Amino acid sequence: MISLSNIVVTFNPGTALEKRALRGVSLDIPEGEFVTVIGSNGAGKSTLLGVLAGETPVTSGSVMIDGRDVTALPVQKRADDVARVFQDPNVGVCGPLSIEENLALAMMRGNARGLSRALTEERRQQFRERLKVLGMGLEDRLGDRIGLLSGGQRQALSLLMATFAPSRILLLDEHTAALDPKMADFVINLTRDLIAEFGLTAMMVTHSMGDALSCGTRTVMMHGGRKLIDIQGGEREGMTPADFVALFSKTQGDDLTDDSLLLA
Ligand SMILES: Nc1ncnc2c1ncn2[C@@H]1O[C@H](COP(=O)(O)OP(=O)(O)OP(=O)(O)O)[C@@H](O)[C@H]1O
Repeated sequence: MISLSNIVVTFNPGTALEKRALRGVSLDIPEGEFVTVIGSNGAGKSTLLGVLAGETPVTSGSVMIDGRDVTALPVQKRADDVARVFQDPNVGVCGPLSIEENLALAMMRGNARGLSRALTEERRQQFRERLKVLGMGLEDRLGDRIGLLSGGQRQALSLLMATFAPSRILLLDEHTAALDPKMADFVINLTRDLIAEFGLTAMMVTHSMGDALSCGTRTVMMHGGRKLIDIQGGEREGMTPADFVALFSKTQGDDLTDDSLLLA
């Protein structure tokens, strides 16, 4: 269970650049829940993920994971709890290394010492089996440098690597935004499959209202640093983007004018 209590994040406090990115956000996410997060530019979505990952320090409030207070734990110390996939396909993988070296590194939780020894034939066979699931032919390219792969292949690999980590929480920050529509669909489906297969607790930020409503078990809408909408179960089932826009207008008393959300 993840519990965010009354999270406030103020960047550059006390300066002319002061920005209150989160204004008291509380959210309880039971184990195995897959939350999609939507909202306009600057709504606080990435900041929320940063707080969960330990990258963004909170100004006030607390973050609990499975009953442990991790509010003060920095990103490296939360790596056992939290895996992340970013928008940029280059961030989750190490470009100069090969596919098998990247996979081994993920298995060794980023500790490169003993990397070559870790690449046993048994391990390679394991990697081939896992890669086969992607249906991209990467199982026959273990020695290829990551630099030779497409953006979609890198994201698929990043997702797979996230499942090697001991973490049970997966954070996805617009991880399909830089991909072409066909590859984005592929990666979204892979995301669904891996989260289900490994029973992960997940939070996925997206600008696609369609993906936000069709993926996962719950949808949260951030607006102006606050959690404006939080729907799940029967209320969410069968909801279309048009229904969601109507819910926004009812809740906010205003029309949704963000084109990027309406068109996605
Ligand atoms: N490190 C930072 N320093 C100062 N301001 C920041 C910082 N990070 C984010 N902000 C500001 O905080 C607000 C929330 O940003 P955040 O990135 O969380 O929004 P978002 O909902 O993810 O937006 P987008 O969809 O555009 O990525 C924005 O006004 C942003 O400019």
